[in-house]
Amino acid sequence: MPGLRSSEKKLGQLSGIFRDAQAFRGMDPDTIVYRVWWWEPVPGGTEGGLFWGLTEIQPGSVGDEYYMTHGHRHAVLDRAEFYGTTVGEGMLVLRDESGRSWFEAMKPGSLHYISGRVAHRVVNTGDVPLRFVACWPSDAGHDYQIAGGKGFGARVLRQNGKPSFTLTEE
Ligand SMILES: O=P(O)(O)OC[C@H]1O[C@](O)(CO)[C@@H](O)[C@@H]1O
Ligand SMILES: [Fe+2]
Repeated sequence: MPGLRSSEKKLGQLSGIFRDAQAFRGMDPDTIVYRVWWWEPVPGGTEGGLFWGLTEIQPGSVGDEYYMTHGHRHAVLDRAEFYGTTVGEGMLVLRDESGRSWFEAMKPGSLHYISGRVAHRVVNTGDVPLRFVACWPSDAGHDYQIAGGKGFGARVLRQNGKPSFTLTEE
């Protein structure tokens, strides 16, 4: 089908987003953390179109921090997005422009509306691959500055064997 795409994100491409740099250095940079399959039925940047995709995040952690997506907000700031979880357990970590950070629990059947201007990242807190579908405007684009720069102001860490959403000073 024209416009079908896929990509895989390996640990080596996620340097700087996990807090435990020492644990990160001890891991194989070729380890796949997540894959995305998506359809661009119209060219990127087209106003009024939609993209549709499936993301699968592997279970795992760097030190005590669960595997997660890089995270972004949209380059065209007011563009929103839907997520829907199909398999697994996780947390959708969100951060608005005022610096407020919060999360929504992801589990099979959970639906999530991400408003424009809100940065978003998904964390797999379970023992199996976390899968979710996403639908976003074809002109939204990606701005990765938030994760590489100031961060999300929050981290999801394993504490006493359970996921804990922890606000940080980042
Ligand atoms: O772009 P990132 O932060 O690696 O996250 C990937 C996610 O972003 C999207 O491309 C759109 O939000 C999803 O398809 C995918 O789940
Ligand atoms: Fe997005």
